Amino acid sequence: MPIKNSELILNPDGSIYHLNLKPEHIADTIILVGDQDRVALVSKHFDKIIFETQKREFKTHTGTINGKKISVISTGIGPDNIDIVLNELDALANIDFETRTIKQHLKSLNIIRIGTSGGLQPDIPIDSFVVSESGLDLTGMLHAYQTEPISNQKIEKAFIKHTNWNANKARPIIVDGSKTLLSKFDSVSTIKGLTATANGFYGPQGRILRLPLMDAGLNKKIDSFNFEGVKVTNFEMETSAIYGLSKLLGHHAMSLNAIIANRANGTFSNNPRKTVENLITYTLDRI
Ligand SMILES: O=P(O)(O)O[C@H]1O[C@H](CO)[C@@H](O)[C@H]1O
Ligand SMILES: O=c1cc[nH]c(=O)[nH]1
Repeated sequence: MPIKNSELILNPDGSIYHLNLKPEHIADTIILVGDQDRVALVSKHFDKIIFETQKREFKTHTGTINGKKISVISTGIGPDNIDIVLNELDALANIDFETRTIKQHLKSLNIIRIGTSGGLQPDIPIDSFVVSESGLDLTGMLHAYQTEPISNQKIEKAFIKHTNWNANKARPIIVDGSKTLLSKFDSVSTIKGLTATANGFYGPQGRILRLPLMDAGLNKKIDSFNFEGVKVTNFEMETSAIYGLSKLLGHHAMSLNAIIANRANGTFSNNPRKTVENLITYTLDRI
């Protein structure tokens, strides 16, 4: 049965609804960045750019690096955007747009996030790089899908108990990144971690400007969680959503995060752009 026009939405030129891309416009290796201005910071290292487009916050440059085809796409902020980007990337790879049917031979993309993040533990220095072994989803977005096979129930239960997780909030889910990509990007220059993904920057990450928090002690409980040596290293807004949808759709994903804030020490990077540029170089050297 063909997928209906209201579900698989194509623009008049045949490109997919939000990303504005046709299947031939993407590489099998895709770098995701949050900020649309970061796309050019990545693609300036390409040998050449062969395709570029933008719709809303979703900007794409596809080119080659040392002869290998590569795409960089901005996702904007948050798990709701990741739902759009991952579903549309998978459609570009695995759905035939002519017949509107799922292809017989499915492709696995390599999806690598280069993001910014706040460190949670005092010993995660500003301007360091965290490579996310797993993502701790606090956003609820993944609950729209059948997540049981990809979650890690034992550690999730321990986290819920340790933090006395409020029943009005979405149940946390822990999803692993790709082990193959982890071995490529983890090194003596990085810190391996469990990355918490929040559905907001302020209250959902325990920040107070004017509004009091529902649970002012939550960040301390997250910081002190320790499951057989596994601690929550950092907070950002996309990793677990990328890991969850990639696992469900059969893609390989890894998230690398430039630590620009340290929440335990209350400090912020003097030059976040430089740290992000360093992480881009680090990542591209290993692709
Ligand atoms: O710098 P990016 O990749 O956008 O990542 C982080 O920065 C944004 C918040 O400032 C969120 O998207 C968070 O995940
Ligand atoms: O603290 C931080 C820093 C960057 N991005 C986040 O989501 N949180």
